[in-house]
Amino acid sequence: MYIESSYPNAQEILAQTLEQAGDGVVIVDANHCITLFNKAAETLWGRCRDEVLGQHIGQLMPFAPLSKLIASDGTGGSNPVVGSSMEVTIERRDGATLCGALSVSKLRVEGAVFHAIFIRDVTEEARRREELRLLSLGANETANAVVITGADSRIIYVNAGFTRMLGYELAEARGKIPSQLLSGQHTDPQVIEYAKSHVALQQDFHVEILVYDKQNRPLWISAMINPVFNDAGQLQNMVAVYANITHTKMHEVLQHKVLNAMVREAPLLEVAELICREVEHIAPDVVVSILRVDAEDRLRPLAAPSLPDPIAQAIDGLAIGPDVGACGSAAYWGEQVVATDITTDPRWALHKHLFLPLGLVACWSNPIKASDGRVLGTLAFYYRAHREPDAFLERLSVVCEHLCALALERDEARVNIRKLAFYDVLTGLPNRRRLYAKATQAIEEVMRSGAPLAVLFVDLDRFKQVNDSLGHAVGDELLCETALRIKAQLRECDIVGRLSGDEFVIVAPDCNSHQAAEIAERLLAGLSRPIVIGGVKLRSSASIGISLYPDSGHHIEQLLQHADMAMYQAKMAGRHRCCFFSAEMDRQVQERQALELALREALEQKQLQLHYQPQVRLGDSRLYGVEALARWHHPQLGDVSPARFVPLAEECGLVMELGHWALHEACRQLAEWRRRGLAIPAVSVNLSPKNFHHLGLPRLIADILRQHGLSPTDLTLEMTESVLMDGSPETLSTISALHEQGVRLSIDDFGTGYSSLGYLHRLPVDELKLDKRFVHDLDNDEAARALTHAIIRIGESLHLTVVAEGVESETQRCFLAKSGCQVAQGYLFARPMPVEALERWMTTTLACAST
Ligand SMILES: Nc1nc2c(ncn2[C@@H]2O[C@H](COP(=O)(O)O[C@H]3[C@@H](O)[C@H](n4cnc5c(=O)[nH]c(N)nc54)O[C@@H]3COP(=O)(O)O)[C@@H](O)[C@H]2O)c(=O)[nH]1
Repeated sequence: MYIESSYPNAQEILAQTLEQAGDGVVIVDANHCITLFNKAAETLWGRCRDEVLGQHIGQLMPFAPLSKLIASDGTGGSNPVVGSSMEVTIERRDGATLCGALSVSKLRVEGAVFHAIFIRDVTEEARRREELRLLSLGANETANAVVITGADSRIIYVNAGFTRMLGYELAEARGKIPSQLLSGQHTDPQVIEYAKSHVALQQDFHVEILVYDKQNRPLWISAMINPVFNDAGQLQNMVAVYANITHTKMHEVLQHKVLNAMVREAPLLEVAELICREVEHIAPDVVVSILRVDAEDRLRPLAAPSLPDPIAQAIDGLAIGPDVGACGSAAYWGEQVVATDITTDPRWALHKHLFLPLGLVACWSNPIKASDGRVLGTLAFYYRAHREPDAFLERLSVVCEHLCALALERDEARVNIRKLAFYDVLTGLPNRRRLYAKATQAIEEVMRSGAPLAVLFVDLDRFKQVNDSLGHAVGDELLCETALRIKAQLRECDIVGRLSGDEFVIVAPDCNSHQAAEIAERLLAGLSRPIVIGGVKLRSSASIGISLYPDSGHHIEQLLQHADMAMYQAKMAGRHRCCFFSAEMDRQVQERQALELALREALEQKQLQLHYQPQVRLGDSRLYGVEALARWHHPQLGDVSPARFVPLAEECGLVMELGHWALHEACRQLAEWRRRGLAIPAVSVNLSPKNFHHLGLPRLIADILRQHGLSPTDLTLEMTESVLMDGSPETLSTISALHEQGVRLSIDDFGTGYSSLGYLHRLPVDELKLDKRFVHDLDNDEAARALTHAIIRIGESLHLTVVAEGVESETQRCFLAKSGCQVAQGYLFARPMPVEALERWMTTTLACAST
């Protein structure tokens, strides 16, 4: 601006001009003190000029580097602009801040230097600029792709996210239609059609679609498309935001679907097929197969929904190996195997003919590994192009491998749990639960068809002895071998299971009594063949009980119970045989059960009694002792013979109680007689073999004798030969302890059992009881006489007292006496009697005999 200096009001014109200027003007002197502060400056800072004139400029703009700017300029000519426009923050008096665009000019007036500061309020402009910057950040720095198309659907803008996601720069994309630019081989045309229809309707919409980037790599995007209309309501633009959901698809969708299937207990094959189908959906150029590696390292197809069945059939059972296709090799090496061209790959020599006709030319297979590193199977991707795995498919494969591993391990665990729940761990045979289920099914089938069915209950003979004497490991091996031998004799349709211990059950459908007997014969023969275990040759045998559907029962519980009864019968009949269930057997069992109950009550309620039978010295007719014999009179059943209830007590576990009761009662009675002056030298008590297994027996007897003030020699324990023969360490130790205590031991029924003379020599026996059958036959059987004679001689030589049982006649008594037998008992002298009768006998008969 130029003002004629001669013009008288030039100063005034200048001052008013500055005062009315739209921008703030502040002039500072050489000391940077404010000398002019125009109206606009007052408005800008919210301060009046009186406040600021003469003040240092720094007070107005504490944050602006203004002083430096002014000071740095020492040279400028007339009115040079020393600071180009810069933006500064203006702090208003009321605390608000504004943004000002500032420029500084240097002035020289009459030799003095001034600076004029021009400042304009650009707050709104700065705000808009910042908004734009942030908008641009939002558009370009997001991972999402933003595409804006015009009303003609052609791209007019793409953000940097689009370039990053899909590879195309704005220049490349501009003018193109997005669906054309991004579609590829497996883009779903239906989704494109759906999108187009919405564009035509000018509606917003959302799609998930497989597209291809500039490198032709597939990726899944989720596209949200919104129309933008102008003020006249006409479509101006479509704004689309694409999110890359490839990984979400893989991780969330795939995992979600597969895990969901597992949660609802879908079978393994279903889960495997789901994985294949989902992968083929996510990556449509891939054909997927999943194989499992079985316990014998053989490939077993699980799923390959896009491959024809003959391929699965050809692969099924192939042993894994270093050159067995991609899968066999991947399973063998435990590593990824890539075959980019199966035509030439040597590993494919034997199998390429299956794949090439389908256009599948490349394959890569990855091992599916368990958490402990075992190879459980393989996951193979097949392609129609010679290609290597890319990052996308690598990632997809990893996700699937984990899912497959989870499914396979889960299935493995399920199989194991099932095995534990339904199979016997030792033999691998179905357990009771499984056997019942399968048998019930089989019975239902024969019920429909009207066919017969047999249930065979197999129990090994003397298995306990094997276990006790040779140890449980040998026992276990015997059971496993038994299971194998039983299976070897059966048909495919027969069901065999192990109930417990040495009990096996066979359910044979369509099997009549004749066929069942044949099976039993084969089993008896098979199971009696010697077995060598740990160098020891074992001879085992079994007893078999058979029940038949429908005659012996209509459901498995009943059939089993009856087969069990028949088996028991087979045992009773001498073992190593089979026995059919019969109604009579059932009756006996019912009766036996009732008797067992009654015996328990009798023992509890002290309903048993002891009768005593005298034993007489043949030399001088003096009393040698009395034998205590149990008697049971039941209110309803009447007298029950010990020959019946003693074995029953043995079978049902009451024999300990019976033995202890007899010992207590006999000793109590002997003590009582002694107190009353009846000279009874000793009492004999019968004990069962099981009583001698009890290591506490010597202690118990010592206590009883002490309790009644008796000495050990007052008591004789009668045992059968089987006690001595069982050879168990417990029995031998009990017998030795009793002998050391001084209790006398007698062998009952001598001559009828094993009659091994060896044990007589070794064991501390005091007495032999010549069995009454020999005595009975003395009158008319030379052999009986000879044997009796021999037994008496054995007794003599070993210094054992021989007591002849069952002496009923004078002839027998004479023969025995002449033969040197010391003691006799039998009806000739007296029957077993209740206490009072014995006492009478003592005072009458015995007294007569001694006189
Ligand atoms: N473990 C236990 N076993 C016992 C007990 N009480 C008895 N028994 C055993 O039961 C079997 C049968 O006994 P029982 O019916 O009492 O028969 C005995 C005698 O009555 C009978 N006997 C005696 N003299 C004669 C005779 O001259 N002729 C003849 N026909 N029978 C006679 O013999 C049986 C005695 O046998 P034994 O014991 O072998 O000496 C029997 O095996 C008893 O042992 C008990 O408490 N516990």
